[in-house]
Amino acid sequence: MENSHAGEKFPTRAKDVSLLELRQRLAEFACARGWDRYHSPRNLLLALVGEVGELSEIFQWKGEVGRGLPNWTSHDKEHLAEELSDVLLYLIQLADVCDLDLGQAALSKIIKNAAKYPVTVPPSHAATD
Ligand SMILES: Nc1ccn([C@H]2C[C@H](O)[C@@H](COP(=O)(O)OP(=O)(O)OP(=O)(O)O)O2)c(=O)n1
Repeated sequence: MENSHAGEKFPTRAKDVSLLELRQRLAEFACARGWDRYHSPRNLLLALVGEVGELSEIFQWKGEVGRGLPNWTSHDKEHLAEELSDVLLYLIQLADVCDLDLGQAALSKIIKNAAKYPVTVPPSHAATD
């Protein structure tokens, strides 16, 4: 089943969305509008930071927010999803124009993080013999 959004066809619920698909769609979007010439690394970084600011505004002055966002309306959650998406989409484009494979880089970083912060057994779980 599909629905229409801004004249385009999107699956109602994608099974999985790859970084590659997002990167390709974003490149097509920018190219079709002649915007790729403005999508320099610096411009995309500034756009990304601007969207992080918009994301921050959602949480501003709210106090601590519980996991799962209890008491948030569906409108609030939809707004949050849009701002998170803007951040992701600019981040993907920034990595693209820097010729970086963001997925591979993130996987490598996770492995590096695990080596830097090894799992330690809490004293209460250690062998007692
Ligand atoms: N040169 C551009 C302009 C926009 N976008 C895309 C990436 C973002 O997902 C979204 C950003 O669009 P807006 O600048 O209109 O920002 P908002 O969607 O946040 O709108 P507003 O600032 O009015 O809340 O569009 C893009 O890729 N390249």
